[in-house]
Amino acid sequence: MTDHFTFTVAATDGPARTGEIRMPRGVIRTPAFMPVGTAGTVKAMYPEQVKALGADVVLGNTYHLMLRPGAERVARLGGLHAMMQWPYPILTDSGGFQVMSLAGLRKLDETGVRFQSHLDGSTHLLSPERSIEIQGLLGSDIQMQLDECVRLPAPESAIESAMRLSLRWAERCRIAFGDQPGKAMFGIVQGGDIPALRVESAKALVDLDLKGYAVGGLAVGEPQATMLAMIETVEPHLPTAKPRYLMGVGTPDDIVQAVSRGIDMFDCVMPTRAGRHGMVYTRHGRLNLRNARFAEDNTPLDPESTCPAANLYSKAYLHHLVRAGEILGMMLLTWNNLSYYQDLMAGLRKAIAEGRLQDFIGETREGWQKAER
Ligand SMILES: Nc1nc2c(CCNCC3CCCC3)c3[nH]c(NCCc4ccccc4)nc3cc2c(=O)[nH]1
Repeated sequence: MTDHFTFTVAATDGPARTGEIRMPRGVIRTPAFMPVGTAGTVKAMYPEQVKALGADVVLGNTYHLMLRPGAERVARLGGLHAMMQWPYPILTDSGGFQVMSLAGLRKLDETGVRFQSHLDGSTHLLSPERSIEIQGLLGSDIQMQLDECVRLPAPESAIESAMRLSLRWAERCRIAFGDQPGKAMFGIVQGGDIPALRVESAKALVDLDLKGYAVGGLAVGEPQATMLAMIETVEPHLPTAKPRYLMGVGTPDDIVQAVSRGIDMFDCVMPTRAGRHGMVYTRHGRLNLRNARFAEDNTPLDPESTCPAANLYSKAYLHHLVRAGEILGMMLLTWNNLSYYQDLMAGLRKAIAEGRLQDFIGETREGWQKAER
């Protein structure tokens, strides 16, 4: 293992790349899907299971963990890796996005975001400096800058002011982060659905010479076409030698489309959240196992899958568990969904290495048509 942070591109296929990020705690194979472990756990999964599926890195969150159990407490207990028994890389979001979607009473100004906890109403300030401090206390390997993400559609003035504030906060986060070998701080490109603002944001962040660049402010209500257009706008202005992370994305189709446009890292609550609500992702598309049509379907989700949740249990049994609200139902569907997402990423990495990405995408999208019918 290395004592620092390196990103190597092993092969490309058009704008798409496959490679690896090497860090002291492990290697992240890209394109990578990062399961979300909001409150220090990938819900309904054991860490060993998450690793066995092929996940090299999981996400934690400043907002949730600062409120409960508290950043200083996590540090006193030895950090997030020790607590959750995940010795591999952890990426933490900076918390701003969650404050704007979860917290009560919130006031955003140059200093940061003041908000009330959605748990007990206590008031907190999340500044760029405090966000980086919290991520450090958690022991995070890849830390995200604090930013302001605007939901779309939005007035250009709101998008512009959020983009510029995020740039000022990026600078403050870079100073607060300092020089931590083996760890990384990523900037987040903002600019909404306005190409000129996107380019300005990307260029300014690249000038800060950060270890990686996230594309934020997307998957916030805009059509997929808009999201893809913004990726195409930003990509040429990001260094090829550094990882690109598309935040909060997404469905399997979003992911394959974004990989083909040069994105290396993804996170999304979709596979885990959907699993808890009876939705499964398979090579044949998405199925809602609550549907009565599965009540006597004695076939497994996917006999070709290596995951027991997909190749062993019948749809009828999974349907029963979901209808009955059984805990095992959440466990098995989450297991299936994360397994499918990791298999998709492995397929993408292999296809790029073999120079057949478009063929792979074609075959994969054809397979999804079966179930939706
Ligand atoms: N800092 C920051 N974070 C963003 C996030 C959160 C990414 N996951 C964080 C994890 C850490 C813990 C929680 C999540 C986003 N998530 C989405 N879309 C999610 C869309 C979605 C919503 C519900 C279900 C599925 C998809 N867009 C995002 C944009 C930004 C952004 O600009 N800045």
